[in-house]
Amino acid sequence: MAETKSGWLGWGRRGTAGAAIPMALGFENVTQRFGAVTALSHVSLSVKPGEIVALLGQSGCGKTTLLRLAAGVERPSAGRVLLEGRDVSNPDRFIEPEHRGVGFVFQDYALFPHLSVRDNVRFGLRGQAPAAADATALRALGRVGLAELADSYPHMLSGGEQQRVALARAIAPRPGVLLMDEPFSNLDRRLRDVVRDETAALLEETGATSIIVTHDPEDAMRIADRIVLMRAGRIVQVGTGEELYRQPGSLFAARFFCDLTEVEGRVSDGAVDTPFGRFAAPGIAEGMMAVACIRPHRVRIVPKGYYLRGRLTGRRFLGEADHLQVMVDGFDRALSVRAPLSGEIAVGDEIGVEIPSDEVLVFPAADQ
Ligand SMILES: Nc1ncnc2c1ncn2[C@@H]1O[C@H](COP(=O)(O)OP(=O)(O)OP(=O)(O)O)[C@@H](O)[C@H]1O
Repeated sequence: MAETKSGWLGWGRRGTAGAAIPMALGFENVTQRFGAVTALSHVSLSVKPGEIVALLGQSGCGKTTLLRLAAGVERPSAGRVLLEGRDVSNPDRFIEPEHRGVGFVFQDYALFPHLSVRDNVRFGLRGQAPAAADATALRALGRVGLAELADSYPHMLSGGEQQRVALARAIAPRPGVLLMDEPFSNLDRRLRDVVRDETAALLEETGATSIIVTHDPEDAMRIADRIVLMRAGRIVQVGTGEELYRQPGSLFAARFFCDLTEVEGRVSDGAVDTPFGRFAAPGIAEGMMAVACIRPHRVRIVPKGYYLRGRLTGRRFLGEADHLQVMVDGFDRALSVRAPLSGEIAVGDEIGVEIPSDEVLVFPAADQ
């Protein structure tokens, strides 16, 4: 996906996006069914004015449906959607999308192909006098660094530029709530980091309450104040990126944020025995099976003779650290490790492996 003349670093000057009056957004016990499919089940969530929240989860878990309910393009089967505390989803007093003060960036950007970039952005400003709408559109385009492409058409733009036009169109009317559906998923990796950081700056500048749908934990951690982790139509955990990463509430949440080596064992005297050691299993009943989860970057490679006996069976250079495969006595699969490796150790060598016990997460095996 090549970038064209405006370049991928060409966003406009920070601080020039118009500020919005952020709105509080709430979902109260929302359920959404499509025929036999229950896309959302009893979802409740409050988003504070100006907060940036990421809806994170695998494909089909209901993220887009929640976004569409907030926008008003979908009506809930049960429960309420609240804007500034006011029920906007009641069938008798339903507020249509165009009257909600909500901006939407669609996954495929949904630009109108027959309209110029300028007219795409002006589309959301139909209430303004033509000269004022034009000035507002150009200012929004300037903020995303695309004023010079105002008279181009969407097919003439790269993917990254189209994303910026979609963003300019969404912020131009200064919405109190901004909803973005997988805004970075169509961008290549090189472009993605810049766009993500610029978008984060832009969201903060507008002050709008923002919800971003993503399946990428890194997107969520980099951009959001709070992450809402979803699974099969339900919210499984809400917290900051650090909280979800450090204290995942379930095996599902832990797996979502990290590649783990998992090892099962039975709980006795409050701990689980594994080939890697004995780890505390708080809250898991005696005799139950538990899963101990070892994170790759928490394992330390030490000289042979210290801690666990292991053998290095694979090594891939990744830049700052190596990705290592280590066989540990008593365990039939390779332990996945991310660590810098000293030049003296080679594949095939015997090594020592240290796994700090307070870094190991333990969950009930039934929790999968
Ligand atoms: N209009 C619809 N009619 C029928 N089923 C639907 C409709 N919209 C969504 N669904 C179903 O509801 C479930 C949740 O879909 P949704 O698009 O909200 O998930 P998602 O988490 O956003 O997934 P993705 O990341 O793939 O977009 C899925 O099983 C989907 O097939």
